[in-house]
Amino acid sequence: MFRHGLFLRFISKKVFFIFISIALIIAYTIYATNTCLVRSLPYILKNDELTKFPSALSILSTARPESRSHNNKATVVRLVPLLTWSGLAEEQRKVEKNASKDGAPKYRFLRQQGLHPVRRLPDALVIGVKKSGTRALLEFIRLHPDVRAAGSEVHFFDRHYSNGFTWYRHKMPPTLEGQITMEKTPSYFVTKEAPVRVHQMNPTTKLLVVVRDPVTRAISDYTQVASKRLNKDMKSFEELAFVNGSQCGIVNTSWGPVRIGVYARHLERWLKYFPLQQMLFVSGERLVVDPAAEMARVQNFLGLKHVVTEKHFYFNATKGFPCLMKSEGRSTPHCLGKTKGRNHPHIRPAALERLRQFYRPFNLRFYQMTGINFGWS
Ligand SMILES: Nc1ncnc2c1ncn2[C@@H]1O[C@H](COP(=O)(O)OS(=O)(=O)O)[C@@H](OP(=O)(O)O)[C@H]1O
Repeated sequence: MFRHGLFLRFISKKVFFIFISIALIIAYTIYATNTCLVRSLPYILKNDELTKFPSALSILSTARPESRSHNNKATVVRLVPLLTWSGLAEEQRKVEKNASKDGAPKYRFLRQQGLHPVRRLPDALVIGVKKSGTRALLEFIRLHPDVRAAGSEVHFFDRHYSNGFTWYRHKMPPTLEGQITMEKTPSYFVTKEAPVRVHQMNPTTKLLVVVRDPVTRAISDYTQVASKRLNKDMKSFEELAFVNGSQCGIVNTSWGPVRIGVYARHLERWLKYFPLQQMLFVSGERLVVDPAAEMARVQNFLGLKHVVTEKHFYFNATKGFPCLMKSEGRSTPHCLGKTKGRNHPHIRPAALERLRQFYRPFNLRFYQMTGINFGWS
């Protein structure tokens, strides 16, 4: 009994020492590996430009730039956790903000790889229709790595045509061979000169047209104008949509928001220059209820792999619209801005019905021309 107890004490002492030794060896190995890894990083990366590239930055120190000098013996190196997606995007934003577009580190990085992004005229245009979901379409398609798009509306074919194609090309983002360059300006669809001008630029340009029930579209258009005139007097929708403001009378076809919705008329002009197969009609309504399905059509049309799928979207109940899990510029879930998805004013049912009546024959004609029934009542 006594001998047995002594034996156990001897064993547990031995086990204790073995345990402590192993722990010390492990601790030292981890310390040595980390120190070696961090010290050697600048040499592994060698190129200073590369160290600015965010993916490489993920394991660099957060020390201030002046203390990051490779030759400085007193280099302060702190181990930081790998950058999260949002951290990466934040770094990318900071780097891009401080660099001119052509000289942005990501392009310099690509050039080092022997790739040369250059600014090209667009291969595909979102030509309209205003207030139908054109921004949503552009934001969704630019999630695709093979698509690069101008962020804001360029208005080349309507307002700035006299500036010439070189000016236009410089408004485009640099792209690599094989990437699609895109731009969206919804007013092109209703600009008389736009079809011939786009054709002159490139007769094979792919054209995307987002369309929405013309009655809702007109109200959305009106809401936008009203929102910009907050404190000023503004006539009611009915007063503007009908001649002399009569609710059940004559529709005011000279009022822009009404005229834009006569899609068949505008389409006729485009069809004089472009075959129907070169145009894709995207349903603004489906873009809201089933964005992934509509984006599948868009990717087919552009000859792209289906990269933008259900997993990129979630429905935001507060916004009442599909929003993005992440995008080109942001890695966190986010929705389109406040100017998209505004509350519409109440319009009297009789006025709505009169407008529907007005649009019905034009809508039918549009369905025939496109071969798609958009289901507007
Ligand atoms: N995902 C998502 N989020 C927010 N809004 C969305 C979305 N998808 C489509 N829409 C609809 O887009 C309408 C604005 O259309 P456009 O982007 O073409 O407007 S604009 O012509 O560029 O001003 C906007 O119109 P309003 O609702 O009248 O504001 C929306 O209904």
